[in-house]
Amino acid sequence: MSTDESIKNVTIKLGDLLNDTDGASPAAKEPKVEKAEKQDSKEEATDENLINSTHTVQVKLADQQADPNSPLYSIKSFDDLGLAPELLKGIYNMKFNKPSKIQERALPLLLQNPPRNLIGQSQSGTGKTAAFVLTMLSRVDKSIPAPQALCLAPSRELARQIMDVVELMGKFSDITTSIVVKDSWSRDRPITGQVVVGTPGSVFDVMRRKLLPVKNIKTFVLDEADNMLDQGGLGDQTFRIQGLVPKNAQSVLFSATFPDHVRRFAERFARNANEISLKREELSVDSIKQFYVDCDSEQHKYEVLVNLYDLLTVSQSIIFCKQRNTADNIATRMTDQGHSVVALHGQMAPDERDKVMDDFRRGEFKVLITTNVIARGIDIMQVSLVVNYDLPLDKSGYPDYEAYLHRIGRTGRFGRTGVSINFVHDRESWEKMTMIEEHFHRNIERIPTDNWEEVEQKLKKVL
Ligand SMILES: Nc1ncnc2c1ncn2[C@@H]1O[C@H](COP(=O)(O)OP(=O)(O)OP(=O)(O)O)[C@@H](O)[C@H]1O
Repeated sequence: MSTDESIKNVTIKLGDLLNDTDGASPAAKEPKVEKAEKQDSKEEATDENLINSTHTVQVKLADQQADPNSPLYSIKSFDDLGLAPELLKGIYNMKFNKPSKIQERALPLLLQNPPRNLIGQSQSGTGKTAAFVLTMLSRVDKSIPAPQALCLAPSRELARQIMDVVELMGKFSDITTSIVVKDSWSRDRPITGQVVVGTPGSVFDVMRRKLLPVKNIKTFVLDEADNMLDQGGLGDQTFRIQGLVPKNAQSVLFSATFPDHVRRFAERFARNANEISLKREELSVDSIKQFYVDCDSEQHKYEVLVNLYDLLTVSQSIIFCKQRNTADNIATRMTDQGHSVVALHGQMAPDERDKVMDDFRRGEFKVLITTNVIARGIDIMQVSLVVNYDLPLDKSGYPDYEAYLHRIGRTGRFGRTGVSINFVHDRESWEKMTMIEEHFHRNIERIPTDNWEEVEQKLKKVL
């Protein structure tokens, strides 16, 4: 038998994942909010708003998890997925009631014995993390006090976030963990955690120095796998790490995107893998409403941005720029104008990055201005708006479709509604945006810059 024949043992096309939002207009929920606004006491109104909106989110989520067309749909419960009781306790403690489609489909494939590799794809914010974290935790032999599961992620922010999920889900499992990112380890201290999460550069470094014993590693996960296998630097390091991990370790690759040229690497990396894949037109999440604003010039973009923020009362938002100094620049100007913003990019010191991220997660700032460094994986439920101040482009100047999808995917997570706004300012940027529209078969609706009342109405309706 040729190896090609055996490659795709199980290929599940999630062909029915398109999320139909037509029937569930968020505007239908508006009267509840209006009622709350009429309360005499502002404090009471805020409380009621909060209760209403939490309730609305729960009802909406339950509806979506019962809708076969939603990526969050599942017929099973977590109890049916063969997980250990202490992991179920961890899951329910996190208030997860039902698995999403990717969790329901991937977990049985991931937990089968003998273990098989998996390449898993599902839209942003649909719960891929829990699928691979539960796999890592399930496969740890507690009697061996050494690394047994290794997960790599492209940024320190994402590695830290995954570690938080490992710790929450493993809360009742008595499993040890180690994070391996820049400045988190020292030359005289071996890495002993049974589950290790890190970034490729640091993990390769500790392996090279023989600080991370590899012989017991049996689960090897790449989150944002297409990114980890594609980018020159990350790709090289990831392949080198694979060369040091035992050959029979189970390779698990997850991402919302697997462009064709990377899928080939993925299939080489995870041989004979089960595959769960999506078609291109299924990739974008319909609960993220996509808009664009037509600006007159690069300078005008800043004015429009400030107008937008003067007008909008969104819970939290992320602004993506192409360059670090644009991010810093906008952050300084907006701060001077009284907005609650903070910048984050790769030129900052590791502890500074951690602080910014932690502060933003706690809600101490409303706006995070950043570059592609945190375009992927970052999960903050309160983020309801993403602004592409500069459209994401690849090295040749073409739209970076994957980066676009990951960026807008920082909102609209797990059934929430979100808005993305793209800034275009000349013919070229307009053409690139049109290419993005065509690529994903999704309409990006124009919002005017000369009628802010109309903008307010439009956005209010969605948010
Ligand atoms: N079964 C579930 N029930 C309720 N909430 C869930 C469930 N699974 C995951 N979540 C929540 O959904 C959010 C999104 O999950 P996660 O970050 O794993 O998405 P993702 O698919 O990895 O997205 P991305 O492609 O952007 O990395 C998280 O806040 C997570 O806690």
